[in-house]
Amino acid sequence: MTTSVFATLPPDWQAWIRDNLARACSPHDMADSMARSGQYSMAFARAAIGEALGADSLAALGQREGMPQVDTSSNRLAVDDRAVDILCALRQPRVVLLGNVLGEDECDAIVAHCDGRYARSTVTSEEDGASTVHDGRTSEMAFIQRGECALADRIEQRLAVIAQWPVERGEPFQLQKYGVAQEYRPHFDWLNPDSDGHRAHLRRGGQRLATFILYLSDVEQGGGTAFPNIGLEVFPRKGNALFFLNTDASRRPDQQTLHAGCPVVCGTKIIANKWLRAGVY
Ligand SMILES: O=C(O)CCC(=O)C(=O)O
Ligand SMILES: [Fe+2]
Repeated sequence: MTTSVFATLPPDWQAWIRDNLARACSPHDMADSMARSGQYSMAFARAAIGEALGADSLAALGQREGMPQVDTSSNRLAVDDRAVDILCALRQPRVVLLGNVLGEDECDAIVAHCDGRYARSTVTSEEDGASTVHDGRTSEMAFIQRGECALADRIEQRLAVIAQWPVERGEPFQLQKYGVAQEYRPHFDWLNPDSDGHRAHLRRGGQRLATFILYLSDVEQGGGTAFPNIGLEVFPRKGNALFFLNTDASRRPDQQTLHAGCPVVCGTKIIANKWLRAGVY
């Protein structure tokens, strides 16, 4: 964080800002509270909170009040000299299925890039925030760091345009590979502000506002992404991408977003996850 205003605050105000951001409070409400305390002007409060979010200007803070969003007013989006198809959209919770986000060759290249890198998947422990092997997630995973693969960087840019959300506020790609019978049982992607383990992760980049799942392989049978609370199942298709919001517009965790990677029955499922954070990650 490049601090100037934030660093001049006394430690108790710094802690107050960090804790409230970790609980996904609205930065504008926080700035109101700081200004109402009579100790700081609104401009000072906003600048300090903006810095804590990773922003360095009031304009950036204003932008952070928004949410990632996919424009479904046309049936196609022109992105990065390709035509991305809007295949299906749900308003509440917001879920959009997109076609032709990646070409077959791009899927194959990303999969080849991660060959030999996989390790048993983990989840983030609610108790202590550690990456922990869990019975409910039996797949294998691999990561692509930003800057290590030109193609992955181009795809990140493409997703940033589709979701209208800057690359800097995204986690690195996380690939998941599922063989037969492997799955990820129902879970949420949002970080739980009420759990000690997740609060530590919220301090870096804030809430996971949205998820992209890029389907990098076709799967003969099984392996859908299911949302049990809303009765929706999306089937993997190479080159498609699923976008969904994990929170409501106030950035509060949305219980309707419970979802699962269903067991693969036949074939191999490979996806790339990209989580979009509230702030710079
Ligand atoms: O495998 C899927 O379809 C879902 C994966 C998922 O939800 C996750 O990795 O968080
Ligand atoms: Fe998930």
